[in-house]
Amino acid sequence: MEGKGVLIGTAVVVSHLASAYLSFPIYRHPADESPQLHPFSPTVSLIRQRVENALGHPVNHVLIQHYRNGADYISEHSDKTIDVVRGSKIVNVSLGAQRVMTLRTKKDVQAEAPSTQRSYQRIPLPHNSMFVLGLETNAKWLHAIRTDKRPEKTKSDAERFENGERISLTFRNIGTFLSADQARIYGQGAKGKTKEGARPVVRGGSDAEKLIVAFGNENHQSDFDWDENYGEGSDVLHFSPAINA
Ligand SMILES: O=C(O)CCC(=O)C(=O)O
Ligand SMILES: [Fe+2]
Repeated sequence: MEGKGVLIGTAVVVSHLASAYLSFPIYRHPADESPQLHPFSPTVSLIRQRVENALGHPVNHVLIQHYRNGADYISEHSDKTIDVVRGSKIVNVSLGAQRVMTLRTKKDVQAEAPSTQRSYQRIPLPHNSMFVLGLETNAKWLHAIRTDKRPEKTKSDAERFENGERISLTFRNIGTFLSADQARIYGQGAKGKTKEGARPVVRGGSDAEKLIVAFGNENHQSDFDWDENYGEGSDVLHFSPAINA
């Protein structure tokens, strides 16, 4: 699917708050497969605490991504917010080599007023930094970590740090949950909004196609209407590769 976030990298780890495994948060976005969930490690828990202090709200989910060198990237996208608690913030913690987060306003601003240029920003992400993405910014802007193919000798010390390897930890406050056996789903992004109202998860089919369309809308529409696209909820957990191709 065009416009989805694609990360070309080695390791992807997802951690969550292990509240006795009664249920756990899930973050749905267009991907061929959802990585397995693990409880927060002690180190990630420490980082999570710092993130929560900075944000003033909890985060219960982290996606950890490894960029081996400047060739690894994540393509331009808006984060998919069906499962992100409305009004919360998303945080990218950066460790290792400095890379640049690029932000660009969505294309539709130009369609409405062809003379307007799309705005563009470059934000360096140094080692040990936190990048806070508010949901209003996420609605108006796409973000990416582009490849950096400059010769090594032209890079700064910060960019060459840790041999060019970078680890990002993307923390989110997730409002959609799976039952411990992963058979049922409930919460903000599901059809059943309460634990008691949890319903069986759905694989593929027309509901998956509908969700993929909504994800596409979120990448393309500056005035993305959350209620219209996501309000009803979706119980889709896996997108079949055929739909996601
Ligand atoms: O690696 C990063 O800091 C960005 C990751 C990102 O945008 C995402 O996972 O949605
Ligand atoms: Fe993102």
